[in-house]
Amino acid sequence: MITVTDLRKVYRQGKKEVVALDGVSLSVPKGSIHGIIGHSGAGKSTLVRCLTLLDRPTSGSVNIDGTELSSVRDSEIRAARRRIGMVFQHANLMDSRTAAGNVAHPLELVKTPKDTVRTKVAELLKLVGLEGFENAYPSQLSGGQRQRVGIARALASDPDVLLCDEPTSALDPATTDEILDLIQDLTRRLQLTVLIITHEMHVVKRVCGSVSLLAKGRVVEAGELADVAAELDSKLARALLPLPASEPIKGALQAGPVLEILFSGESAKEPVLTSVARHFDIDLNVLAGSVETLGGQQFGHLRVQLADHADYDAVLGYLRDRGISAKLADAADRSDESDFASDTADFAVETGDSK
Ligand SMILES: Nc1ncnc2c1ncn2[C@@H]1O[C@H](COP(=O)(O)OP(=O)(O)OP(=O)(O)O)[C@@H](O)[C@H]1O
Repeated sequence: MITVTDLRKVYRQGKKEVVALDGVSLSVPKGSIHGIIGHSGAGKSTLVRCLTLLDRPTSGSVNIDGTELSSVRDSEIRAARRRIGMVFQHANLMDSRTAAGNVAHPLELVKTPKDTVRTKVAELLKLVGLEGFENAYPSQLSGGQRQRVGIARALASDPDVLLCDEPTSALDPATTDEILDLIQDLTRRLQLTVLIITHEMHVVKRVCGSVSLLAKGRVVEAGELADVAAELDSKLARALLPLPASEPIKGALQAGPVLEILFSGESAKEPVLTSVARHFDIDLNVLAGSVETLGGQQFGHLRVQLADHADYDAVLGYLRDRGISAKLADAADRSDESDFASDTADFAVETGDSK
C-alpha cells in the first residue's frame, strides 16, 4: 500500500521558488494499479523523484507498507529504494550485457550468491515471457522485449511497489497493450502496488483501477475509474469518454437544443433515447457517441440534438429522474472535447485501423 500525504516540493532557482508539488495526497491499495495523468509540467517527474528518494520532499509524507520514506536516513536510502521497482519509458538496459546480465545486475550489486542469481534471473525472465532469450543482447531484442527485460530487472529485488514512468510511451499500440497486460498480470500474481505515470488516457482505461489528474502540482480530480467516469463535467470523464467534434444539424426539422448525456451502469442498458422520443413525441438525432467499459462498468456518452420544438428542460428532468447525467451542451462541449486532445488522438489510434 502506498500512501502519499500532503506532499510538497519547492525548488529554489536563485530568489525564485518553483512549487512543483503543492500538497499531493493519494492512496493506492496493495494489488491495485493507480494512474497519474497530467500534462507536461504538472509535476509527474517530481512526484516520481520524491517517491524514489532521488529528491527529498519539502514537506509531507510517503508511506510504503508502514515505512515512512521521508524519515529514512541517507544511509538507509538504498535499502528503502529496493522496495520500489522502477520501470522507465526506455528500458535503459546496458548494451554490453545480455538480457540475463541486465536482470542480474541489481542482484549482483547487493552481492547475491551466484547460484541464487542464476535461478532468480531464469525465474524472472520466464515470468515476463522471455524464456529462451537469456543470452540475447538488447540490440537483438524488440522494444517490447527490452521493456520486458526492464520489468524483470525492476522485480529482481522483490519490491512491494512498481513505479512505472511512461512505460509504454515509446511503444506501438499492440506492444503497448502487451506490456500493459503483463503489468496487470504481475500486479495480480505478485500482489504489487503499482503507480503508472502517463500522459496517455489509453493506459488509464486499460489497466488502472483508479486515477489522479495532476495539474500544476495538485491533484485536481481523483477516484476509482468507474466513479470519475460517471461525472459528466469532470475532465477525466471527458477524456475517458471523448466525443468527436460535431456541428448541430441546422435543417428545418432539427434545429433544436443539443444535450450531452452520460449513461453508466444499469442505465447504459436501457433504451433511454427511444423512451424520450416516445414520451415527448419528438425526434432526436445522435451527433456523436462513445461507449466504453471502464472499471468493469459500461458507459455511454452521447451528444444528441432534439427537435426544435422540444422542451429541453423537461427532457433533462426526465433523464435525471432516471439516474442519467444530462446537461445542455455548450459551444465548447461541441468543438474542443477535452484538455487531453493528444490523448483523444491516442484513442483514435486505439480504435482505428492500426489495431
Ligand atoms: N530541479 C528543478 N529545479 C527547478 N524547477 C524544477 C526542477 N524540476 C522540476 N521543476 C519545475 O517543476 C514543475 C514540475 O516539473 P515536472 O518535471 O515534475 O513536470 P512533469 O509533469 O514531469 O512534466 P513532463 O511531462 O514534461 O516531464 C515545472 O514547472 C518544472 O519547471
